[in-house]
Amino acid sequence: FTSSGSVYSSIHGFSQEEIKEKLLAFPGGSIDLLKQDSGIAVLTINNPPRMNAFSGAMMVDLEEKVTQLENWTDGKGVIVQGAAQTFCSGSDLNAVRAMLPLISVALVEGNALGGGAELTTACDFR
Ligand SMILES: C[C@@H](C(=O)O)C(=O)SCCNC(=O)CCNC(=O)[C@H](O)C(C)(C)COP(=O)(O)OP(=O)(O)OC[C@H]1O[C@@H](n2cnc3c(N)ncnc32)[C@H](O)[C@@H]1OP(=O)(O)O
Repeated sequence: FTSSGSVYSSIHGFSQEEIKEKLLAFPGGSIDLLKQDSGIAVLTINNPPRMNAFSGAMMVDLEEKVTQLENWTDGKGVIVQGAAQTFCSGSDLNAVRAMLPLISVALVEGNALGGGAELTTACDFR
């Protein structure tokens, strides 16, 4: 997190705006947010032609929708779902191939629990 509270850090010296610009070079799909009167929101990962893979534009969209949810004072909960009977196939592999500065491998010996498990999933290979 940066001092402004953004999820975008200045990775590789890029500013938040530069990272957004790079992500927006990979369009397609959307993240749809429906805030219901009940206080329950529904967030839909919507990119059926690619099995709801996350394009760069969808990552930017997700950050905006999460900010909206954080500021929703009447909100109680959020359901995350995928459109068209599939949940999500991860990052759009076309964008991953184009943006990856290097390949990361989690060499997991012994336990990888909680945040440790999440760290392994943040790597390209385990
Ligand atoms: C962040 C990073 C990480 O690992 O940490 C990631 O998330 S890397 C991404 C990790 N995700 C993956 O490796 C999933 C790769 N996809 C698959 O294994 C498969 O597509 C399934 C999701 C199991 C669905 O198989 P199924 O035979 O039902 O359909 P299909 O393979 O014909 O897929 C339908 C269309 O969606 C596209 N498609 C599916 N997953 C995609 C993805 N992640 N990125 C870009 N396009 C994708 C296919 O290329 C195909 O496009 P066309 O119709 O044009 O041929």
